[in-house]
Amino acid sequence: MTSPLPSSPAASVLDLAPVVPVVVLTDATDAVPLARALVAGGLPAIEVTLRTPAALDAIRAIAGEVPQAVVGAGTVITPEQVDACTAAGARFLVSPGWTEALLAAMRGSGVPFLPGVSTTSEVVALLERGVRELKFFPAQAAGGTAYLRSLAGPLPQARFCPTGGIGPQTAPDYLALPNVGCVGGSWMLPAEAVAAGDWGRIERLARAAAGLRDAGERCR
Ligand SMILES: O=C(O)C(=O)C[C@H](O)[C@H](O)COP(=O)(O)O
Repeated sequence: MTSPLPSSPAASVLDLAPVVPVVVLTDATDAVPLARALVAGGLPAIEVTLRTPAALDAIRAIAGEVPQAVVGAGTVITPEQVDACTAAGARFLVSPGWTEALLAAMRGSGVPFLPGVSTTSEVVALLERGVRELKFFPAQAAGGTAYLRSLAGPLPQARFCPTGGIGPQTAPDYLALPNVGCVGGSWMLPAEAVAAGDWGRIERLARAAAGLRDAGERCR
């Protein structure tokens, strides 16, 4: 299949793909077949979270063996992790939060990044620092689509990747918002399917998720 993604570094994480799967892997040998299933289903931008010791090996494997994927790192919470992720081949970086030190390291990485925010003041603080593209986390718990819609009035220059508690029923509502570029989520990666190596099921769930942008556009 052909990938809609640019081969050069993307300027923005938000424009890579409408839905970004958030992956937690305990066994790095699952990374390549999992990534191939996501790509085949139409979800080529893949966020591998640093929640497990297998994460860096998983990023390295996907970067080396699945050229149609754009692999990034999630749960990046220290400056040291930034270097480790880009050395492993991560092409974007995502954090559930931010600090000044983390922001400086992400800026210096040379790859697009999304610091995480959940309040209006954090959005203002990051705009003040020249960062307009943000993860909104935990999206459902922090106010969901109503919160993001409210931010679009006073702060239209901020754009978001909401993540956390989003599923196939709610993703189209987020994607229909003017300040949402993409959504993140793990709903297309049920833990039991990963454990069983049921890549066919994951590909089917990915294909359904990849079609949700159109559902969002119909709601606009
Ligand atoms: O690991 C991180 O860096 C996070 O910020 C958390 C994840 O983005 C969410 O846990 C994914 O959301 P779910 O779709 O609810 O599983």
